[in-house]
Amino acid sequence: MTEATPIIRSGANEANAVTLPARPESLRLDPAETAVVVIDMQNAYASPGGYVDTAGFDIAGSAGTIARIAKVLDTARVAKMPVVFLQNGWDPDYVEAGGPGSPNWHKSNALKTMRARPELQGQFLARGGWDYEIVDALAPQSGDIRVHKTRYSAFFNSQLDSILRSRGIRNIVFVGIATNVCVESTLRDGFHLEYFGVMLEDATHHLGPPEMQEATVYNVEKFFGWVSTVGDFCGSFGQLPK
Ligand SMILES: NC(=O)N/C=C\C(=O)O
Repeated sequence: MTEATPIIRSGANEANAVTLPARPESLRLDPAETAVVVIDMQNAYASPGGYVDTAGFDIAGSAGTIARIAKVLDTARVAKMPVVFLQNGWDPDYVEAGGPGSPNWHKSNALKTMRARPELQGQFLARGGWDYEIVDALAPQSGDIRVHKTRYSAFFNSQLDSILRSRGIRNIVFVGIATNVCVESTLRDGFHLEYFGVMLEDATHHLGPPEMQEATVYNVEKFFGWVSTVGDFCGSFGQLPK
């Protein structure tokens, strides 16, 4: 006899909750307490000619990721769940990026690539530029929320926590790029802030070798949250009365 998958309840209002199949346990989630957080779906991370493509990372999978995120957002908007877009970057003078006294100055591959190739200076992740903008296929719609961030974790030095708390959000569904950098950093910080984090594994894309995607999926499933899929998210939340 197989055991039924346990279900985790995040304190949901049972009258409105839906069951989202997830690993290691399914979740009962109230859509009124659940937001979709879209991490950094900017030209920098998902478009040919953007920062990560120019810096030599493989972005071949990003087109599929964009298409699957679009499905998630369609479902979320119909279910009246907040959709929050994060945008990573800095002011055009890169003051917010930090100077040599900041580890970010030394580790950011955008800053390193621009220092190595001065003809690219000013091109990557600067607010107001093409690289910083959300990809056209996922353009935010009226009612969506945009949040700026300057470091990998979307909770660090940003408005994200207060935006979510003020709306009564307890659960965050994560999609975006990169699985192993900004998605994982944000989901981990969310865990420490008492948010239930669910990563839709096929609506995220990693930077680096394929093992990086597997490593984050393992970390999330084992330590920090839950892992689900676009099909299961759309199947569960798509069945709500319109
Ligand atoms: N959005 C991200 O995961 N970013 C990763 C690296 C970077 O911004 O340099």
